[in-house]
Amino acid sequence: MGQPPCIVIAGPPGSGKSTVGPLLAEHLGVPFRDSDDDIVARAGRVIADIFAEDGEPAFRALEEEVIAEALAEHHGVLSVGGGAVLTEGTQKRLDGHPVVFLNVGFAAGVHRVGLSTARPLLAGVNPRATYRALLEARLPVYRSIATIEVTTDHRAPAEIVEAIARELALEETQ
Ligand SMILES: Nc1ncnc2c1ncn2[C@@H]1O[C@H](COP(=O)(O)OP(=O)(O)O)[C@@H](O)[C@H]1O
Ligand SMILES: O=C(O)C1=C[C@@H](OP(=O)(O)O)[C@@H](O)[C@H](O)C1
Ligand SMILES: [Mg+2]
Repeated sequence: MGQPPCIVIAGPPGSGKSTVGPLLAEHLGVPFRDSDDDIVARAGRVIADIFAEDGEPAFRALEEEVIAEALAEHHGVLSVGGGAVLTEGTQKRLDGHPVVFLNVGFAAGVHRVGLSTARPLLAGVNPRATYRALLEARLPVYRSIATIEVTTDHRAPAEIVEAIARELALEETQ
């Protein structure tokens, strides 16, 4: 039997991908990776600097590259950045992988992303309006690539892990 496919965690900023991903990996006893960490390690710069110095298209190209590599060689849980699943190349590569969409509503999401400048897309003049537009525009994309959708509002990370593990087990029996 071959190695199990990498389990991908997708969803908007603030949905908890980088928080829930490592906990899910621990629960399943498999390794964890985060595409944003891989990008930072490869570029030797934080994400805000890559956006500011090279622009978003360069960031997206690097993102697609590190995700392609992870999907090919990583047999565990992979959390990806919120915008990672927007490119056609990554969407195609996700085929055959369990993809978990962590959903979050506007109020909880805005609260979680806070006023941090670590997410350059939300560092503009009206981050709340930008966040609302981002949720609306991306919702159909997340739904189209996901095999599992889990609501995260009013749920602690440990409960979300339980919910994902249950859905993954169900998926395996289908
Ligand atoms: N289920 C949750 N309930 C409350 N706060 C959460 C939850 N999941 C994540 N957080 C918090 O929200 C913030 C963003 O989480 P993070 O994992 O970085 O999200 P993402 O990687 O999806 O952008 C962090 O401060 C994290 O501690
Ligand atoms: O939504 C996006 O386009 C982005 C989300 C961020 O990751 P998180 O979703 O983990 O915050 C990070 O990849 C970058 O700032 C761009
Ligand atoms: Mg993250």
